[in-house]
Amino acid sequence: MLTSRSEALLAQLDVLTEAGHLRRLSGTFARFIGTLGQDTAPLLAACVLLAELEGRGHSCMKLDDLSGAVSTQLGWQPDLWRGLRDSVAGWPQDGAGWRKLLAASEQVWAVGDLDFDQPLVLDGERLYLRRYWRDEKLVALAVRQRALGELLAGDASADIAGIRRWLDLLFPHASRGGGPDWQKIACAVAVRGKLGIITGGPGTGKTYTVARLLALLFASAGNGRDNLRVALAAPTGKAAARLKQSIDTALEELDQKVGAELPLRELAGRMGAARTLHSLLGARPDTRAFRHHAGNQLEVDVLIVDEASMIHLEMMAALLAALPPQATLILLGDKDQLASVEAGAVLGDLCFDAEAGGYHAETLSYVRDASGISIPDEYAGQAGPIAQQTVMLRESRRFGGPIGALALAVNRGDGAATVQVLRQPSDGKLAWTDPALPADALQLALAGRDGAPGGYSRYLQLLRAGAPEGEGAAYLDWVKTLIVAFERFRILCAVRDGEWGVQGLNEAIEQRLQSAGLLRRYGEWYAGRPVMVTRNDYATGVFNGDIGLTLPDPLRPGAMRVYFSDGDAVRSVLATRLRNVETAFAMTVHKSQGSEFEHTVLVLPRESNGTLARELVYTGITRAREYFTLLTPNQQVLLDAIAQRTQRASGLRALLTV
Ligand SMILES: Nc1ncnc2c1ncn2[C@@H]1O[C@H](COP(=O)(O)OP(=O)(O)OP(=O)(O)O)[C@@H](O)[C@H]1O
Repeated sequence: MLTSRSEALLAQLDVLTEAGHLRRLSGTFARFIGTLGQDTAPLLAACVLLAELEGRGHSCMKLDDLSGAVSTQLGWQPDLWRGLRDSVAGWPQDGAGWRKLLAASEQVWAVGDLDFDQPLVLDGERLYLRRYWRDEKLVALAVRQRALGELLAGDASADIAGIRRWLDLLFPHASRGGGPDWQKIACAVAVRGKLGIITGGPGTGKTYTVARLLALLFASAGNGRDNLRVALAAPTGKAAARLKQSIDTALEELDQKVGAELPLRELAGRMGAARTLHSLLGARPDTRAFRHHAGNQLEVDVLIVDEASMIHLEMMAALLAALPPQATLILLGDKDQLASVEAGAVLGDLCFDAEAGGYHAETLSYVRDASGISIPDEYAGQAGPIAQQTVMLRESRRFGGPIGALALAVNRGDGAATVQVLRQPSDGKLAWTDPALPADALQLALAGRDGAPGGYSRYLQLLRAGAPEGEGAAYLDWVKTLIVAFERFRILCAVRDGEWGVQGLNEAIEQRLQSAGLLRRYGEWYAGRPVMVTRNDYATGVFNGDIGLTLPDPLRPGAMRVYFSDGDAVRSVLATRLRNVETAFAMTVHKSQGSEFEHTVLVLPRESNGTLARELVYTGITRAREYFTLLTPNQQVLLDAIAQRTQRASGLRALLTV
């Protein structure tokens, strides 16, 4: 039964929902909790805030944050927060007060008390929705077991000398900068146990390293190498295709060096395609449960997962449960990128000590024996078991120059240095328009800019030139050329709404391209319309984040198909069968993770908000392969974003360090 005070609070939450400050789901959840047992208005307030934070990527809520930090996490103005607080009689003064109140609620399980499967869990100073509490525990336990498991260093029969010989062969040159060769160290560390985490910015050689790690794993498997089952995966189809392509190239090159001793090409040939995590785990329509789980584990000996920063807590828990204990898990990713869209910041939590190292004496001694490298003293320390299996690559091969300098300045949170890099001459690699107008974005879309010409006109001109005669291979080759040309340029937005958001810009770009005669829009599905899938659709085989181009169906005059690149191939779906898509001339930085474009344009909005932070700007910049353009209608928004770090409430880090 809801009390009248609770009813009044729920009515107020409805008003906040209508005004766009809360998701409808958050209020519904609070109402549901209220109907389960005796309720109090503070309990319902805690529930609505917990649910709202979950929607913004937090896996829990710290009770101390209910004194005000939650307001910042939600990006609320102070008066909004005060309004809610003042309307809830009995709002506890501090974290201890909240703990007492929540522990006494029938709907909350205080860990250590009798468990009645209550929907909320109170663990120390954190309040959870039960499934996130369970997932955090599962992830922490699984990665700790893997990191602490049978480590080669403690195994007297381990062939450390063999590892050393192979590592010297695979990494014959000293590192360029004169410091330790972190790539070689990463291989030594990863082969030591059942977990290896390799983090680093773009172009630091994560794929280069993992190709060598694969060779080392094949070599170390001795007679079992022919049966070693290796799987490659990534959170999105695009990232999976990129991983496979980079690994194939790296292995081919390596084969020329070590092929005589190790039939690398043949071994790699058995790896098969890289898959999305959904496909690897066996996602099924209409259920969150996967075909592979603890009771039906994956048949794999080595699993390499790229773009691990995009993996959310629930997915990581599912992956770890489905992975047999004897399999080796290698996670690759950039810890400084945006965390997953869904709740959790798993890679960030796992890599908390990566920068400092924090290596124990045993790790240092093992690395010395296995690789011949003495890790400098400054990286020695007493970090937890995960840190012992984690290596950060620190030198970028591809990402030097002005764009690299810009990414570094942003990552350091140094606003002055960021502005300085943006203002320096850069041979056209970098451009900054401030204050920018929406027309600047439209001009970039139409023709690019000095030093980086093209924009979307490249693929649109190919489109206008028309397809070759026929419907077979020649048509598909033309489609591939178009997709490649389209993928060279992209506009990334920080927000969805308004004239600087995805929706407003997409509409404006379509109009601009049409008035320039580059597009002919007729109805929803016009030739050249780029679309992004916004929901997994098993019936048509397209997944959230897939990007395709709409083009005429060569077999059915008048019909349109959407063509998606699929590794070296293309696949297509009849346009009218696609339900959840949006135009993709402009897309969010979040959705761009795992992709790179020759010329990337990042557009910031006019107003700061709670979600604009350093990681978003860094992720946007690092999507650029050759050219980067920044548009800021208000410079202060850039500086505010750089000064702010995304802090996701999570108990995982604490669980990993004990
Ligand atoms: N030790 C090395 N010696 C020579 N070339 C290297 C070395 N390490 C990396 N490279 C080259 O640098 C480039 C970037 O490496 P790689 O693609 O492996 O980086 P990455 O960290 O996986 O990048 P991304 O984050 O974009 O996926 C590649 O061309 C690679 O061949």
